[in-house]
Amino acid sequence: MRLGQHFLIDRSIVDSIVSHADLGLEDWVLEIGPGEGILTRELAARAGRVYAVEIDPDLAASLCNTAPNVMVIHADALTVRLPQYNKIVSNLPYNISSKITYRLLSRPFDLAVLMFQKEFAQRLKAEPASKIYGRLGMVAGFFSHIEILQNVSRKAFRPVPDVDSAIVRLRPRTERPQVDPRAFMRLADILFRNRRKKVKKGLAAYGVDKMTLAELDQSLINMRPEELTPDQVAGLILAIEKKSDWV
Ligand SMILES: C[S@@+](CC[C@H](N)C(=O)[O-])C[C@H]1O[C@@H](n2cnc3c(N)ncnc32)[C@H](O)[C@@H]1O
Repeated sequence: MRLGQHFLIDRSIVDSIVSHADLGLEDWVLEIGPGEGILTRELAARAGRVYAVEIDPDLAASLCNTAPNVMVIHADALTVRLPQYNKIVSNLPYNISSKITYRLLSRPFDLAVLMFQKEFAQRLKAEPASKIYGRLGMVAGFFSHIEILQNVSRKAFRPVPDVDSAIVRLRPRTERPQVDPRAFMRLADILFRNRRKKVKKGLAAYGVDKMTLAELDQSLINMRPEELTPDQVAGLILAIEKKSDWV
C-alpha cells in the first residue's frame, strides 16, 4: 500500500505505546502519520502539545478538530520543516521507515517510541558483525540507545499487512563522541555502499588522502564496514580531522 495506510485497531497496543512514552504536560510530541487518530487522541490527553504530520489530505482534514492541543500539519514528513518537539511517538508508515528514521535521529529529542516493521526494528538494533548489521544499525547505534519493547502481530492493524511489527524505544546517547552528525551519516553511507571492501576503500571515497590513511589505525581500516562499531567510525572521523586540515 503506497502510503503504508494500515491503521491500528488494537487498543492494548495503543495503551502500550503511550505508556512507554511516559508523557506529561511538559511534553511536545511529534507524531508522524496520525492516520485516523487512534494514537493522536491518547497523546493529546496526556501531552502538552501534539504535532501530527499527515500526508493524506482527507485524513489530515478529518483530524483537525481532534483536540485543542493537536496541531495537524498536512505535509510529507520527509520534507516538511519540522516543529519543535521533545518526544516522538508514532506508528510509522513503513514505506518511509529508513528515510524518516535517519531524519529524526540526527535531530535533538528526549525520547522516541515508534512502531516499525519487525525486521526493520531488528536491523535498527543489530550488533556489529551480525548478519543484519548495516548502515541503519551503525547510525542508530551511534545516535541512540535502542530497546525493542514488544512484538506486535499483524492482526492489530486494518487492513492486515503482510508483516508483523515491533514497538521500539530510542533514547539519545548523550555520551556519544562529539563528531558532526552529518559527517557521521555521510561516512556510514559511503562505507556501506562499499560494504564488501575494506574500510580504507570507503575512507578514500570519503576524501581521505593516502598520507592521512597511512597514519590511521591500520587494524581498523583493514576491517570490513560491518565489523566496525559506531564509536570506532566516530573515532576515525576525529582522527582524520586531527591529522589533516580537511573538514
Ligand atoms: C501505518 S499508518 C498509521 C496510522 C495511525 N497512526 C494508526 O496507528 O492507526 C501510517 C500513516 O502515515 C501516513 N503517511 C504515509 N506517508 C507519509 C509521509 N511521507 N508523511 C506523513 N504521513 C505519511 C499515511 O497516510 C497513514 O495515515
